[in-house]
Amino acid sequence: MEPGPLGASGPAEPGPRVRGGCGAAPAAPAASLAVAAVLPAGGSGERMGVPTPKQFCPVLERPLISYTLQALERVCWIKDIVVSVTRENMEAMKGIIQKYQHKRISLVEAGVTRHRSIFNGLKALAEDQPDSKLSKPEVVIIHDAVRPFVEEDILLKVATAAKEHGAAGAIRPLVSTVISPSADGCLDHSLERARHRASEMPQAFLYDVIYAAYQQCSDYDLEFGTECLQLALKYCHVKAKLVEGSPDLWKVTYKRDLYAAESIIKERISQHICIVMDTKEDEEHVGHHLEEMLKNELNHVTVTSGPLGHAGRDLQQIILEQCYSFVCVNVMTSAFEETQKLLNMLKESHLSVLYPVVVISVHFLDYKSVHFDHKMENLMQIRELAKEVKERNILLCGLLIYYPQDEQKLQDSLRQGATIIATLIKERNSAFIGQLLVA
Ligand SMILES: Nc1ccn([C@@H]2O[C@H](COP(=O)(O)OP(=O)(O)OP(=O)(O)O)[C@@H](O)[C@H]2O)c(=O)n1
Ligand SMILES: O=C(CO)[C@H](O)[C@H](O)COP(=O)(O)O
Repeated sequence: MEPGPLGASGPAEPGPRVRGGCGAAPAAPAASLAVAAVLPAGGSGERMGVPTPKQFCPVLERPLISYTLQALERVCWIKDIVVSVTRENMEAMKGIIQKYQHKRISLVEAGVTRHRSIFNGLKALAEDQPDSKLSKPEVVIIHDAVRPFVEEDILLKVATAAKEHGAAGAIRPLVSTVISPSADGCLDHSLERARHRASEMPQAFLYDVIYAAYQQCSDYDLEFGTECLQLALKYCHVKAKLVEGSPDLWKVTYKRDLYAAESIIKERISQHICIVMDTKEDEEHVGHHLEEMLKNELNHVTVTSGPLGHAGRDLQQIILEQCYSFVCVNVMTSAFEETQKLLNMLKESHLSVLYPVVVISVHFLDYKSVHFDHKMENLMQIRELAKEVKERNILLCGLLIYYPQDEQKLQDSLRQGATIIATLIKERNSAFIGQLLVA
């Protein structure tokens, strides 16, 4: 069967990004260079050992492939992204594109091997495709759907090198030495590790080079080959330029890789915290003491603070800059007015479409002025509030900090509170949704 593009494409409105917008970091290649990408996503993920193909496995409740698409679509000079998906997963893939608002995506049917899936993607970009909205690119980037952390700078490096050399690919130093066993299971010889490299993705090619290579290659290549750069060398005599890649380019293969991917994402989205206070800036404000302690807990984390509406910089701006962690410090009021206002703004912003947003509503318990039972009665509303916003991927939990008159005891409570806040932000554990923790 000649697979054609099946024509799914995301809505125009872009979702939030972890870093930068389209083309925010490195300069785009010459405007005249037409670049497209092909993502093979038709594997079954046998080595992962779970029934769901790994590209559809959830990471922070979002399928892994959505992170890879996000990484590619934020690069505005990549005009089209063709994804090869098996027929049985086609509807699921369309659902992912719709739900996470991915753009510039076309779907083609995958083949039974990775090389065949890539070839199907390349065919969809060929000149002679009837009714196709795709056009033949000068350079095509090939990237595995299960390598979610590809950055714009490496995409730019391989695309630029492909334009000059015909082919280019990312490499990494070998972690282990490669050895060759003999038929009897003994060591035949070992390779000198320093002279070899691991071939990773992304790779890029002049479209005409890689398409010609796939057209000429043998069934054996299509069945057992694992290296596109090798096809370009063998069939088109093009020697690929090798480009040093980052450690995060590794391919999600085993179950533990999903945990590693989740940790990396959690770390990235916890780098900026916004503290919203319910009073104007005041050095003696208990919220500021809490902020100082939080900064001690979370090294290298940017903390922005201020009252809602004019939080030093406008909260809308902080949301636009993709801050996914909010601490709402309520000193003046005993209930959730301020937290509710913040939640409303977050709901309107659609910030939580791609990543879970953590909101910690902080309250203080001063036995002298408020009765414990009364305070608790008010605060138990958090359960209902949390339930409502959970549907929007906002993880709300509460923290009640004991506010004694004794200065030393107050410092201890604040320190404990800061530790709890830091843990909730770093872990993003949904078990704490709607819980009221006490420091
Ligand atoms: N017939 C296939 C086989 C693989 N792939 C894709 O090629 C990429 C890299 O392949 P690999 O890690 O080997 O994926 P799987 O084949 O799914 O994994 P396994 O070998 O463990 O079964 C993945 O995005 C995978 O979905 C594909 O598009 N079509
Ligand atoms: O790294 C790569 C290219 O060099 C490929 O991702 C890798 O070769 C895919 O192979 P497999 O499907 O056997 O895991």
